[in-house]
Amino acid sequence: MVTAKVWVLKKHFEGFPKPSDFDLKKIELPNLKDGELLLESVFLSVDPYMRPYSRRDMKEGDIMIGTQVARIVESKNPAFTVGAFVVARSGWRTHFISDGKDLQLLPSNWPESLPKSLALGTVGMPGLTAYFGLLEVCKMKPGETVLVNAAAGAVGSVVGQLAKIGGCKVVGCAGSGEKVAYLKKIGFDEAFNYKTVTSLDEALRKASPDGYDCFFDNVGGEFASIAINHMKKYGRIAVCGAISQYNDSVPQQGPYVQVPMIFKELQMEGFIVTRWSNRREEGLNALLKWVVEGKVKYHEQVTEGFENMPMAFIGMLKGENLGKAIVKV
Ligand SMILES: NC(=O)C1=CN([C@@H]2O[C@H](COP(=O)(O)OP(=O)(O)OC[C@H]3O[C@@H](n4cnc5c(N)ncnc54)[C@H](OP(=O)(O)O)[C@@H]3O)[C@@H](O)[C@H]2O)C=CC1
Ligand SMILES: CCCCC/C=C\CC(=O)/C=C/C=C/C=C/[C@@H](O)CCCC(=O)O
Repeated sequence: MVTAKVWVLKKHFEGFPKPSDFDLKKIELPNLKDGELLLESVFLSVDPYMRPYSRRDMKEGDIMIGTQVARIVESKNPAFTVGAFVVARSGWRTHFISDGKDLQLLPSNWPESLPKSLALGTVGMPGLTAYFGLLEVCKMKPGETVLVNAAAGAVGSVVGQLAKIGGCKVVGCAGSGEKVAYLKKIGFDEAFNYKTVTSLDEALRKASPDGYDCFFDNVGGEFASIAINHMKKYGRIAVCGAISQYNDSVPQQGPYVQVPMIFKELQMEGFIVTRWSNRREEGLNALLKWVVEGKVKYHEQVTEGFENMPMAFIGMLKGENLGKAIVKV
């Protein structure tokens, strides 16, 4: 019998999650039945969506939702061999049993030298979010100017680099000097620390006096309300996330955006990356190619130890990560 460790949601979050909202439990796993396989998590992802989704999808006592890169340690399923690596959506667990239907093998051309954890970030769901959000929602064109916030994160850092590959001018913002330096290092044309600028309005104008054709919004809230006034006519806004609101006990009431929407004839579209699940391979192959060619750089914020998952999650929500936040078991 294998003993799995799991993190459960002990108490629904009120404001920022606290370590006391989680409980670490042990589960004895049964022996495998025909067609099943036993897997051990190697890397686990902590993502912003877990905060709002926990309230929507979970009840207290449930195992925290999430994805992992896992290794097959025992198999009674001929489609999966021991030692293979997969991406799974089995939540915050060290070990789990699967019938194989919910597993996605890492691309067969995954280079040995490339960290498999990238399957949770740049060459995974966040990377796909950047890829499809830019191509299908922003519909960026060469020569345009793209704005992205939370730009040093898992999604934002890929947005900026893909926009550069697409021939755009790219402006990004993040919450520390270290992150701003990273943005410039990976090719952003302009980058600023939204926490230290005296005026966000001025910073946006200085970074691109002519305004922005595309705004890839990861943050929402006040930033979005100010940024919308800097959009060019016929600009496009991809509403990817609203992380400035996820931990609010009382929803913010942002100022109205109808006036700039009308006068600038803007398009604003929310999206969830699973919309393009049927094009997942296309996106992953493109992202993997750009990473291997060195055109897309990556950075991972690695927290060691399964017991540190809550702190990694809370740290990411507080902006302590540069690049994709992951936990190495
Ligand atoms: N629509 C979709 O399908 C998907 C949407 N998303 C969304 O994309 C966004 C980024 O996700 P992801 O790249 O995984 O996360 P990141 O790796 O960017 O980590 C979150 C970052 O958000 C920033 N942040 C946190 N709180 C605030 C705040 N109050 N105001 C401004 N910035 C804040 C912090 O960076 P900083 O230093 O810049 O403050 C923090 O590091 C999230 O909103 C997420 O929900 C992600 C995946 C799929
Ligand atoms: C205050 C309300 C916020 C609404 C928007 C919330 C989150 C946006 C976001 O981050 C969406 C992320 C979607 C990620 C999808 C991941 C899938 O690969 C797996 C998700 C978990 C599951 O469905 O099993």
